[in-house]
Amino acid sequence: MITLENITKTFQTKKQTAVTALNGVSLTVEKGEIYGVIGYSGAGKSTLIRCVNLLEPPTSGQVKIDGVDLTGLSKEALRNVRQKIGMIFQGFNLLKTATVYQNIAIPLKLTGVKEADIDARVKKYLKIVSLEDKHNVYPNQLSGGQKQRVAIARALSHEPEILLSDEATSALDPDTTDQILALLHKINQELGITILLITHEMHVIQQICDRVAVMENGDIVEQGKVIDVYTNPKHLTTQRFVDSIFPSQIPASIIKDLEQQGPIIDLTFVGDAADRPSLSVISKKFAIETNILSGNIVQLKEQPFGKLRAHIKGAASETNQAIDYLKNQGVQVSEVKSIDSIY
Ligand SMILES: Nc1ncnc2c1ncn2[C@@H]1O[C@H](COP(=O)(O)OP(=O)(O)OP(=O)(O)O)[C@@H](O)[C@H]1O
Repeated sequence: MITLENITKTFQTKKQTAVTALNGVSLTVEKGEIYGVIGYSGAGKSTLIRCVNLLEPPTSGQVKIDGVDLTGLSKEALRNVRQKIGMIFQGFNLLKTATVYQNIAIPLKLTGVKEADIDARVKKYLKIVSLEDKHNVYPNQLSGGQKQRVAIARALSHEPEILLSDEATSALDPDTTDQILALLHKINQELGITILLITHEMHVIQQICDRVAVMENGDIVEQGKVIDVYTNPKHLTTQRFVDSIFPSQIPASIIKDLEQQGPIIDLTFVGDAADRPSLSVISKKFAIETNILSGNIVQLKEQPFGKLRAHIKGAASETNQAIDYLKNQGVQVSEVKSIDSIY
C-alpha cells in the first residue's frame, strides 16, 4: 500500500523565486489496485509520482510504503525499499548501445542479482511482454510500443510490488496505447502488482484504472472510484475532463429553435442501462418524438458508461411522463436549460 501524507514540494529556481509544485497532497493506493492521477500540464503529476520513490524528495510530508516512511530511511534501507518499486517513463529510458537482453540484464547485475538468475529473469519477463524473439535487437530497431515493452520487462525483472507509470503511453499512437494498457492490466491481474500511473488522457483512466485523482495547481481536487467520478464529476476541472469524452457542440441557434418545441435533456447511462434502447422505448410508449443530438458510450474498466443529449418533442404532460419513465429505468436525466451548457 502507498500512502502519501500531506506532501509538499517547492522548487527553488535560479531567479530565487520558489515554485510550489505540490501543495499538501494526500493519497492512498491500496494493494493490487490500478490508481490513475490525471491533470493538465503543470498540475504537479510528475512531481507527485517522482515523490513516491523519492526520485524527487518532498519538501515536507510522509511517503509510506506498507506503513514504512521512506523519508526517514538511511540510504541503504531506502535502496532496499526501492527494489519494491519499478518505474516506466514516457521516453522509455533504454540504453541505446545495449541490446534488448542487455537492457534488462545490466541493471539486474548492478543490483547484485546472481548471474544464474539473470538469464532466467530476462527470458521470463521478455516472454511476459511478448518480446522473446527480440533478445539481440537494439532499441533503435524497435517501434515505440516495443521499446515500452522492453522498459516494462526491465521494471518487472526486479520483481517489484509496485509499478509507477509516468505518462507511459503519451508518446504512442492509439492502437499501441491500447496494447500497452492491456499489458499493464495483465501485469496487475496476473502478477498482482499495484500500479500508480499519471496521465493527461481520460482514455487511460477509463481503460484500466479502478480509482482516479484529479490534480490541479499542486492539489488533488477530486478523487474516487472511476465510475463515480465519471458519472458525477463535482469539480470544474473534472467536468472538463469528462466532457472531453463527449466532444460534440450543438450550435446555439439550433438549441434555441429546439427549445421552443420541447425539452433538451442529457441522459447518463451506467452499466445495463447503457445497453437498453431507452429512447426508442419512450418514443413508442408516449406521444412524443425523440431526436439524438449528440452522445457516446465508453467502456469503463468494470462497466459501460454513456451520455446522450436528446431533444424530446411533444406536449409537456407526455414529455414529463417520458422523463419520469427514464429515471425509473435507472437513467440519470437532467434538462439542459442554457445554451452555453456543452459537451
Ligand atoms: N525541477 C524543477 N524546477 C522548478 N520547477 C519545477 C521543476 N519541476 C517541476 N516544476 C514546476 O512544478 C510544477 C508542476 O510540474 P509537473 O511537471 O509536476 O507537472 P505535470 O502535471 O507533470 O505537468 P506535465 O504533464 O507538463 O509534465 C510546474 O509549475 C513546473 O514548472
